[in-house]
Parts: sequence; structure tokens; C-alpha cells
Amino acid sequence: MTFETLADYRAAVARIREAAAAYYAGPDLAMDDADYDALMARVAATEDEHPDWKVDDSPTEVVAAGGGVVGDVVHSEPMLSLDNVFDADTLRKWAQRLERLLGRPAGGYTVEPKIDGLAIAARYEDGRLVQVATRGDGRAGEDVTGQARRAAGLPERLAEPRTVEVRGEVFMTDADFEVANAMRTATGEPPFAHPRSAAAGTLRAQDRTYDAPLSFLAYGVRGLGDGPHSAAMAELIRLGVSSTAGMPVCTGVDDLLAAVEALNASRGTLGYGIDGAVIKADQPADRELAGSSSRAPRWGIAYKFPADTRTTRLKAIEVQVGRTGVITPVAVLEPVQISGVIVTSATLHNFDDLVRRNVRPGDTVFVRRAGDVIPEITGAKLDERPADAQPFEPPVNCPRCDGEIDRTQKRWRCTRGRACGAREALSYYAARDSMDIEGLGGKLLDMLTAAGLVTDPADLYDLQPPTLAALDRMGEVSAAKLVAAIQASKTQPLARVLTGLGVRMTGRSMSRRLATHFGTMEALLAASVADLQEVEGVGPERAVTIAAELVELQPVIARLTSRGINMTEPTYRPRPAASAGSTAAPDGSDADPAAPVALLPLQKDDGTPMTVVVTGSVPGLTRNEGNEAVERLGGRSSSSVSKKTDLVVVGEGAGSKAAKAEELGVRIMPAEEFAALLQTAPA
Ligand SMILES: NC(=O)c1ccc[n+]([C@@H]2O[C@H](COP(=O)([O-])OP(=O)(O)OC[C@H]3O[C@@H](n4cnc5c(N)ncnc54)[C@H](O)[C@@H]3O)[C@@H](O)[C@H]2O)c1
Ligand SMILES: [Zn+2]
Repeated sequence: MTFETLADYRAAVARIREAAAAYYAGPDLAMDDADYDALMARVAATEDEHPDWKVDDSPTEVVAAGGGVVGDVVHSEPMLSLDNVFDADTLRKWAQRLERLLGRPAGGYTVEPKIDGLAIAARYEDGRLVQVATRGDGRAGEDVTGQARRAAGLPERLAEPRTVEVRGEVFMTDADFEVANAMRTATGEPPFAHPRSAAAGTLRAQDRTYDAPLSFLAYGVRGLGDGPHSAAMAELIRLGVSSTAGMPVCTGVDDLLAAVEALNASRGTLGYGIDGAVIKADQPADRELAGSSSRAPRWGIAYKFPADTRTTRLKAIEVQVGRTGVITPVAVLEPVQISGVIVTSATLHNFDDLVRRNVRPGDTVFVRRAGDVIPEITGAKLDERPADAQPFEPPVNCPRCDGEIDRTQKRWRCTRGRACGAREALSYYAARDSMDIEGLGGKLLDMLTAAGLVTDPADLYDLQPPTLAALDRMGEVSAAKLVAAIQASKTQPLARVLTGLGVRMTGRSMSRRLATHFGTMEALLAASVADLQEVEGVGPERAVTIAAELVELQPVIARLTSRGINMTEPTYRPRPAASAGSTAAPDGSDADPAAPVALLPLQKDDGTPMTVVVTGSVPGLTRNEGNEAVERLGGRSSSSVSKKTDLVVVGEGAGSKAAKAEELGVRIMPAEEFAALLQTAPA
């Protein structure tokens, strides 16, 4: 972890300084945040081991690693950095250290999103916005009043004529990022690579021909008396400034961790990027007692989440034709780990987008994966573009059938629509590894589709011998034989039906795993993205794709079901009472059938799911996420309380259901405890 030689340590310091200078000065980045944080951690560890090596003004000890752009607006009080923790243990230790420093428990902690933007200080005099400055080196920053005036949430006038200094983050929402890049490319400027650099570029730009949208969220204020931080944030809302008001105030560390986890879980649904949670002592007395170092306060800490944006190389752009004929570019990436998952491909939305984002094969690109969202490329690192990189040439004709492309919509389509893929889908369905329909070969499928007799697999089961016999080169005997073969395929196991449907990102063995895990098509269709991830080898990316594919396939599946095709799997054993061999190792791998299966928190002793009702709000979760969480923990969520209910989770705002649970003597769990339990669940 540490550097072995003084020279290596010094070289790393130099790289950090260079990266910080680039990061705070403009939209270009020397490295992504994960690499930067890792390098910084190594430098810090080396300094701990060799204090005598430490350079003056080490990046570990100064605000913005010494890279902030100094301006002429001197701050009323230094604008500091924050120390980082990356896991629960270190957060506990931090809280213990703080409470030792205080000599008593802290009077509450706030948990706020760490928005990925730029810090500013905004001065209001008698209710009017007079000056806005960046953080700079912490002591003095640049005047950005002109641009900052346009940030939503930072009003020109307060609701009352107060004189205050508001501190907070200027950032760009995901939606505004699209708008900003559309404006930029319309004026011939290169697009921004991701929302943070877009916010930085927009805020610091001097003269510009367009007005890209910005947002603001306050997380600090001076001049509103000396009440708790959370109260000051609420007061800011009253004055018309958007702030972190309403974020949880926690007492114990367990509480704190649950709130941090809830915030992490909501990432990806916020509409803007966050890179962590900021935990702060809520009471001014605690803050004063704890004090600050030259770089960071001791009363606050950043809990960093795994980076959701990484850089990697765009190896190629492939063109995919979907089942309905939609034609989309897909990015093939050098594998990169993003928040614990290896990403190898990403969506590029549509061909216009490709031009607008100015992305070329060979580029180093920013890839973002927020929550369960399929990874997307936000932009390219133009300063690293290879000299020979060529713009991607979109296809002239449909890459599957060579037919015409309809370009009237943003999403291009093959003009043949579903028919474009029908022939291929049918041959996949009939193949030996799928439904194994003997005699249904390529030539015959050509004839059947050309004659309009078959457009999807379900149509096959409606074919009658006379219809077939009327086709070229087909005798009565072979027609009868083919119909018999088609009918016989109705009893194939679910695994083969799934294989035959050609669900993207699944093949033969994954189809078998899915079938063995869920047992019936009905159960598979009802599975959430979280349920799907319980299947071995299904990560978030694949789970999202499978779920989306199944939705798209539902009409065909319904038609197949109505024709009597078997939709159950004979190898299915209810989990986890079944032997592990049949569930975990459909490929005959080395699972031990006698191995005990660990129970999830909401499974009963026999492995069956508890029936759980969530009522009222669970901190940080929407109703739907609450239900998903139940399933992630091994339970089955239900909406009504009865004698059969095993557990009722009661949060704020719970009503009659909580009362009913009490009346029936059903076990009750407070929402906080549930949120804490969720932390222990597998991702
Ligand atoms: N990629 C690179 O080359 C590069 C270079 C330098 C810095 N960085 C990134 O910046 C980080 C360190 O930079 P820093 O010193 O600007 O930030 P920091 O991690 O020290 O955190 C302090 C900053 O967090 C922001 N913030 C957001 N929400 C907040 C909240 N609720 N309360 C308080 N502050 C909040 C503010 O801008 C504040 O100035 C690194 O960890 C890295 O991720 C990246
Ligand atoms: Zn086509």
C-alpha cells in the first residue's frame, strides 16, 4: 500500500498536485476520482510510515491538495476540505474519536448528500445577493457572481432582508447536463465530458454565448444565530434558498450508518450525482469544541461511496438491432470496475447522441453507472484523443436484413420492424439447443415468413398439415411429420423455452439457471431486479437487461402459454430446502449437495419467505424500494396485514396497519431497525 522509496513518494505527490490543478482549473481531468482517491490514500499511508519524508504543504494537509485557483475574494472564514472514510468501521472510529474529544456523546449528527459539484460562498446583504466566490485555496476564491446568479436554488433576493453568508454546492443535474451539451454543441464548442466538469466549466466561464443551467444546494450558513445546523438549514428554506433541510438527524452511530446506507441506496434516483454522504455534528457547541485542522474540520467527515464514474477506453462501437427493429449503437469497453461491478459495454442511446457527445472509437471515455442503471457514456476525454481517431460511421442500411432505415425519430428503426428479426428469432427458437424442432430448417423458415404464415414462435403451433403441404416441395407426409414435431416441442422444459426466446445476456446455461431457480415462467416474470441477482452469475447489469427483455417478451410468452407450451421446469426444487446441487450448479460444477444454505434475515427456519408488510416510510426508501428490500432480505412483501403476516415494518406516518398488527399480535419492527438490517443484506 505504501510507497517504498522516497522518489516514488515524491513522484506521487507531484502527480496529485498536477491532477488537482487540472481538476480545479477547468473541465479537463488528469485521472478519474477513484484513481485520485487511491493515490491520495497511498501518499497518506506513506507519510504515516515515514513522517520524515513528508513534503512541505503536502496535498494531504492543504485544502484542495493545493490545486485550488486562488482569487481575490477573501473568505470570512476558511472554506475547508473534508476528511474521508470509505467504510462503516472507520466511520465508527471517527465518531468515537470525536466523542472522546468532546468528552460526551455528540448532540446529534446530520447526514447530507455529498453533491459532486463546486463549493461556493454567497453573500447576501439586506436580503440581496451581492457576491459569490469559489473556494479557491480555502482562504480566497474567485468571483463568480455573474454566472452563479443563474443557479436555481440561489435566489437573487431572500424572503426577508437578512445579511447572511450561505455556503453550498453549485452543480448540474443530469437533465441539465443534456441541455447544456446541446447548447454547447449548437455553438460549435466541444461537449462537456460529465456533469461535474460541466458545472465547473459553466460557473467559471467568463463570456459565453449561451446560458447553461446550474443548480445550487446550501449545506452551511453564517449569520442565522447559533442554533443547530439542521434548524439553520430549515430556516434557509424559509428564506427561499434550497438547502439540505429535511435530511435525517441521527443520535447513535448505528442510526448514522443506516442513514448513510439509505442515501447510498437512493443514489441513481436523485437526478444528480453524489459521491458520498457528509456527516456533521449538528450542535454548534460540539463543532466549536472539536475545532478544525488547517485542512478539514474535526466535527464533520465525508463517507465516500464507490465511484460511479470511471474512465476507460472505448474499443469499438457496435450496432445492435432489437427485436422490434430498433437500431442502437452499443459501446464496447475495455473492462472497468465501477462500484463493484465489471462493466464491458454501455449504451449510447442513439446515433445523434453519438455525434452530440463527440465520442469516437479509441477515445478514453467517462462511463457512469448510477445505482442499477445500465452504464452510460457521458463524454470523451478530448485531450487524450488519438490522432487517428475517426468519427463513427452509422450504418446506411439495416445491419441485420439490409433493409431501409427509418431515421425520422431519434431512435432509428429498420422499416421492416418486427419482421426484420422474425426469421432469425424463429430459427433460434427451433434450434437443437432450444426447442429442438426437427425439420424446421432455414429454407422452410424463409418460405413460412415470406408467405406471412409465421411471424413469431407462437404462430408455429397454429400450422396445419394442409397449409404446409401447399408450400413448395413439401409433401403431405413431411407436412404431417413437421406438425407433429412442432406439437411435440410443447413439453420441452422451461429452460429450453427461455433459451429459444433468446433473452439478451443469457445463453443455454444461464437459461437453465434461471429456470431452475424460479421454477415457472410466472415466477420468473414476477421476479424483481433484486430477485434476479440471487441467481448465480447474474450481476446488476445482467439483471436489468433480463428484466427489460422479459417485459418486452411478455406478449409472445402469453401467446405461447395460450397454445399450451409447458412453462415449468422439472429440475426446480423450492429453495433453499432443496439440495444445493440442483440450484447452484446446473452445469454440474462442484457444489456440495449437503452444504447448509445460509438463511437470509427474512427467511423462516425452513427457508420459506416471511410475509412482510411495510407501512409508513422507511428512511431513504420509496415504497417500491421498501418492498424490493423485503425481497432482497428473503421475505415476500404484502400490502395487507392478516394473521398470516409474519412481520410488520412500521415507519413514520404508519396508520391502521400498525394498529391491526398490534391487535393481531404480529411481530413489529421499527423502520430504523429494518434499514439497519438492509445493510447486512447481499447487494
Ligand atoms: N480526478 C481528479 O483528478 C481529482 C483531483 C482533485 C480532486 N478530485 C476529487 O475531489 C475530492 C477532494 O476534493 P475536495 O477537497 O474538493 O473535496 P472534499 O472531498 O475535501 O470535500 C469538501 C467539499 O465537498 C463538497 N460538498 C458536497 N456536499 C457537501 C455537504 N453536504 N457538506 C459539505 N461539503 C460538501 C464541497 O464542495 C466541499 O468543498 C477527491 O476525493 C476527488 O474525488 C479529483
Ligand atoms: Zn432489418
